[in-house]
Amino acid sequence: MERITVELPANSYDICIENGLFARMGGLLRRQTAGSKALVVTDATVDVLYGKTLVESGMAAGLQVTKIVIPTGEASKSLAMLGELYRGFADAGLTRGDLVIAFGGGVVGDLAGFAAATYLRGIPYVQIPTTLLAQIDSSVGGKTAINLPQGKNLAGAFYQPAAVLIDPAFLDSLPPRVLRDGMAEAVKYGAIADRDLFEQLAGYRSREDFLRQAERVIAICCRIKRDVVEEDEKDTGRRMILNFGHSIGHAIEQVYQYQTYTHGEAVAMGMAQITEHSERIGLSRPGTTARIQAALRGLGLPLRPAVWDKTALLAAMARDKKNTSDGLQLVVLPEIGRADVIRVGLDAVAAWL
Ligand SMILES: NC(=O)c1ccc[n+]([C@@H]2O[C@H](COP(=O)([O-])OP(=O)(O)OC[C@H]3O[C@@H](n4cnc5c(N)ncnc54)[C@H](O)[C@@H]3O)[C@@H](O)[C@H]2O)c1
Ligand SMILES: O=C(O)C(=O)C[C@@H](O)[C@H](O)[C@H](O)COP(=O)(O)O
Ligand SMILES: [Zn+2]
Repeated sequence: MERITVELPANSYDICIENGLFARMGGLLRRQTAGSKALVVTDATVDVLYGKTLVESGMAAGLQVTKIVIPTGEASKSLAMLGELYRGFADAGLTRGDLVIAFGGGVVGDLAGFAAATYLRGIPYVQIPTTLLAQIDSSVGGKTAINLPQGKNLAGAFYQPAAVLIDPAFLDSLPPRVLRDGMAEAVKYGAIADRDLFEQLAGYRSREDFLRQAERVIAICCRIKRDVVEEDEKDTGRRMILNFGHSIGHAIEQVYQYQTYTHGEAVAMGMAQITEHSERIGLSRPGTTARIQAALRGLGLPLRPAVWDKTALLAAMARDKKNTSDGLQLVVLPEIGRADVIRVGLDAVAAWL
């Protein structure tokens, strides 16, 4: 088993990565809590595939396990669904000594993590991520959130999990589009911090090609994220590089009402568009855009939304969490493998868009 420790002032935790880990999940969970109860939050799709096995495994390890199943999809990252979780936590009689288990993709992780952060002012939770995106990104680092009608991830908390338990074998059942979403965030890691990883990802041409290497790629990405989060847990500086492609990406998701494009697709378009702009104004080495766009295209990811609604995109970007009173902060690549954060006034962004 690969064990990557995230060391933070208030609480440190392990990311455990191993093919086949799911088979002994109950025992691993039992070690995470001195309490008697564990409540699994999952979505309808993951529940059908793996829900029963997880509950039985937890029970066999001596935990009293209950489960809340939320509808599949981004719409579940809502205030209404958060309320449903609070109700379920109360009905289950959870105490601060018990355990919440976020079992699914980034939607489940962000929502269940935020509920765990706030119910009783904080219950320990474990992430068992089942999508590539969740295994390399959303389960690590403690960003939890729901969307508001006004924008993406606008209500949330920094709340670190007690552990992240990753079985790459979950990826075998992922639909191609969901696997591609994870590839977009993997390309992000390569683009901001690891040129070799970027080139390796750009070279994958088949699903099998990638899945054979998945365990290693997941570990590389988790180590990059660990290093960044240890340096800047609360996103006041260096951590913003993990937002490469997200200022525009989140705006695209919102403008299309989370229906047309997934998070991974929107981030891919965000990376493609910001790099085109930064190269044009001399902030990225010539050829960076061509390289980024070729890699994304090769993986089947989009480069630009069908309709570029400048006014709506600008309004959404104006609510980005990285903004200050001076304007927006955007992440750009001086070259592939390195990222900088630049400050840009709203007028300049309007002119660019
Ligand atoms: N907190 C963070 O740091 C962070 C980082 C990146 C993304 N995010 C958030 O994550 C969300 C996107 O996550 P996602 O891409 O995992 O989407 P998702 O959670 O919606 O999962 C995508 C789809 O895959 C299905 N699924 C999950 N595991 C499966 C499996 N093993 N086999 C078959 N199907 C499976 C789900 O049911 C769903 O239909 C967005 O809301 C995004 O904002 C958060
Ligand atoms: O962990 C981070 O920091 C990230 O920015 C990772 C992103 O991939 C992720 O989508 C995150 O949820 C975006 O955060 P936000 O602060 O822009 O909502
Ligand atoms: Zn993201």
